Amino acid sequence: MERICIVGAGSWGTALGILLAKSGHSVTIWSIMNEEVEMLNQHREHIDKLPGITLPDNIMVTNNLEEGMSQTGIVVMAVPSKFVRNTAKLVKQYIQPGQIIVNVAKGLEEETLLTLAEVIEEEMPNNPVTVLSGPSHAEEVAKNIPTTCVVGARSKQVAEKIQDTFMSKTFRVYTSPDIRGIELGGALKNVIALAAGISDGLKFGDNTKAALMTRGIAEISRLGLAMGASIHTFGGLSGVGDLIVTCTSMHSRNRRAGILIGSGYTLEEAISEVKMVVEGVNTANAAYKLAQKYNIEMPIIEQVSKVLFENKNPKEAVEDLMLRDKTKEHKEYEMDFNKIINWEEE
Ligand SMILES: NC(=O)c1ccc[n+]([C@@H]2O[C@H](COP(=O)([O-])OP(=O)(O)OC[C@H]3O[C@@H](n4cnc5c(N)ncnc54)[C@H](O)[C@@H]3O)[C@@H](O)[C@H]2O)c1
Ligand SMILES: O=P(O)(O)OC[C@H](O)CO
Repeated sequence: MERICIVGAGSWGTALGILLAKSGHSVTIWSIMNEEVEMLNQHREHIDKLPGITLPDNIMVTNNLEEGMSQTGIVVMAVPSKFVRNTAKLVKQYIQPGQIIVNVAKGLEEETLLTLAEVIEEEMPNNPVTVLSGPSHAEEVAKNIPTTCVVGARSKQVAEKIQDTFMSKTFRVYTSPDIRGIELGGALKNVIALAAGISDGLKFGDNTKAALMTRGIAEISRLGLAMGASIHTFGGLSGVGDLIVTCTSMHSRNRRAGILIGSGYTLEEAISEVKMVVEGVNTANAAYKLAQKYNIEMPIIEQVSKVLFENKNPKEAVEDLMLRDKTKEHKEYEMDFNKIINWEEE
């Protein structure tokens, strides 16, 4: 059994703490927010974010990071993307050689456009940094609903250690060396989920959502390939798997924010109504900049950015997407299709 420190006591940090404690690991959850620590210790339940789910006895909750991290083998970073660098700077003060870091946040650093594991690696270059991602809403994981994820790591041995630690009869974990692909899929699907929510808010139908999801993963894969990830990762759990759950579930904070925006709320009103982090908002901005940097066409992400930050009418954004220049379905993989029939040779 492992000793594990979870850094961040939001819905995801708390749900993972519950999952790991139920498997018999000894878990400490740390939060920077004193009132959150007090609430968790007093009620043994995250009354705001996971109501009705009791913390097992082998979870300790603290606001003392040094105490929380001492003698642990694994440190799980579960804070929203905008707090990752500063939190990593705090963690760095107490990190010990050999402690494995698992990033479970999904986003990009807006200023640098780095993925979050890259940010953590910059701060703690001497510790193995891994990522755990996939279709996994906290509300379901905390209730032992069967869930699958993938862990990405540079070393197979480290990946397998994290796989063994998290695996349970309700949580199945796969391994992969494609850390960057896993992180890009997990971050960028949140922007597409905002679009899917906006479509639902506009009372469009299943056809529209399927179109956004399919063309969305095409955009994500294009950027991912340009950034050195494997195409296969985007067809996996952290790619299309997470895209499906986030675009279709009422648990999704991104989809819920999108529904509100599509029904006429402002961005600020939508964010404050959802109450938990809506990662797709910051990621939309970063993704749009990455698309420009790598010269990749990402029309859905571009339109979502315009709706969020330039007050563009969502209906107009949809019309602009529908009336883009006509094109082939997989024009970037034309060579593969030429093996079936080469139209140019007709
Ligand atoms: N909730 C999910 O189902 C889920 C699933 C997979 C991944 N994630 C990812 O995990 C990350 C956290 O999501 P969440 O849903 O737990 O968010 P949340 O909004 O529920 O929690 C935010 C938590 O961050 C901590 N925090 C707040 N301010 C802080 C600060 N200044 N510095 C450090 N920590 C601070 C607090 O513990 C707070 O409860 C996000 O990147 C999200 O995309 C969430
Ligand atoms: O609730 P969301 O939209 O932040 O998504 C949470 C997770 O990423 C789902 O896997």
